[in-house]
Amino acid sequence: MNAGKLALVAHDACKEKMVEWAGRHGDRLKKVTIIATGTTGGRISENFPDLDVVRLKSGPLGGDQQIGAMIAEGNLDGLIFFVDPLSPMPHDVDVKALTRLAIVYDLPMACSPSTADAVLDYLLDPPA
Ligand SMILES: O=C(CO)COP(=O)(O)O
Repeated sequence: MNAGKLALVAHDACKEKMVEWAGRHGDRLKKVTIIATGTTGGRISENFPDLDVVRLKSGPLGGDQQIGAMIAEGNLDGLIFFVDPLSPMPHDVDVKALTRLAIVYDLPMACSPSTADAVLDYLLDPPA
């Protein structure tokens, strides 16, 4: 059974946290289709070679916007986005646009490991 498409995105300061989070869920992540921005997806693939990861462009090169387009087209089921709140980003507008679209479309979104647990639970066992 495939429980839908889940996007994984992490800023550089948060990539280790994303790898740790994915490592805690291992087999459960095999039940979703993982979509990721370029560098985040690379880190997931190198650490967990048995997970299938669809890698988009890197965030600053349009990856955030690609994920935003998937949301707008109803083509994504959840977003886990570990945002670095302490560093200025050249693509800050893209980050804001992505989180804004997740809110507009009421897409389950998590920005921390504990809420990411909740989003994955929701995808694997949606409420009736
Ligand atoms: O910049 C990002 C999200 O805004 C993430 O992109 P990368 O996964 O390519 O580092």
